[in-house]
Amino acid sequence: MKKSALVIINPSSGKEQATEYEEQIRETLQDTYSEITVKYTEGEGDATRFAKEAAENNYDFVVSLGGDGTVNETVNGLAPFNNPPKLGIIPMGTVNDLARSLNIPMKPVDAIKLLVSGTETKIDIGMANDDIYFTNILGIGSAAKAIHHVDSAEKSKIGPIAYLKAIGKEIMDDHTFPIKFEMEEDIWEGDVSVVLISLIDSLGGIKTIVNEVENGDGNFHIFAVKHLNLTELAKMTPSIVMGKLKESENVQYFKTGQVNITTSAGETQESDIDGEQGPNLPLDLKVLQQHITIISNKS
Ligand SMILES: Nc1ncnc2c1ncn2[C@@H]1O[C@H](COP(=O)(O)OP(=O)(O)OP(=O)(O)O)[C@@H](O)[C@H]1O
Repeated sequence: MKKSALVIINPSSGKEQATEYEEQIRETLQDTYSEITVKYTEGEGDATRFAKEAAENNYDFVVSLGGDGTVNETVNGLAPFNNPPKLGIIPMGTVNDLARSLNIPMKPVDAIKLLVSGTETKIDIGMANDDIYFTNILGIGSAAKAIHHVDSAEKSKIGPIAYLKAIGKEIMDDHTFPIKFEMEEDIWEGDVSVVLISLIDSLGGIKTIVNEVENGDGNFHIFAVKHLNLTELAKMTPSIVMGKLKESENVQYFKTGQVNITTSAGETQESDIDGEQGPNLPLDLKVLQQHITIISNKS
């Protein structure tokens, strides 16, 4: 049967090697896919548009070459469909959390080989307010806001440390805000400093922080950190290093497939979704369980 693949390339993440990778991808895919289309992004929204067109035209496979931003845009094009094309990732960013969580090689040549030799893994997709999709993490609070203001030149230079540096500034001012989580199983309200809602086990390029997350289990893993100051961070560090963040006394942990999140009237809280600015609270979040099939390196 005739199979078709669309390759989305963000040349700004792939640097000047983008055309070289295009050739390698074409060579790798040509035995399996009789029709291969390659499209280069020029700016925001292109990867979403290209992926959506591929889903509408019943493509079998979409490859996303870029950083987490390009992958997120590609997923936003695929996720509204019931049976979207399979997804392949060639990680080119500084963090590449989704690729890391799926053991996809960080070396582009190896990730390209995996496109035809990898395992099909169904991953959960987060849906915010019915029309925004994410694969990695949603953050709420000033520390989360600091993350999306991390300078991209700094990200390329010092990688995940750039994120830690940004959060470091927030530690000086342990600002808390009221929050309410309404879940099917539970309702919780309290004051928090930062909230991290994770779908995967890799955060800012570090895998240990959230090692209880099993992608595909249909759950958000919510870590509500009550205080983010130097003393609490020092106390939490062993739990962070051992991947036991949820056991810290300073953390309220929930596992749920659906949650409505609000703050008090008069409070404005921004969200950060997969490293980009998301909508302000209130947020209505749902997991689309095992909604997208990714070619991974997981057995
Ligand atoms: N041709 C282009 N030139 C410049 N920028 C582009 C181009 N095509 C897409 N973009 C922009 O690139 C961004 C995504 O970049 P990328 O995939 O490297 O994500 P990222 O979040 O910066 O990754 P990471 O944090 O992992 O480095 C989007 O904001 C998109 O608008």
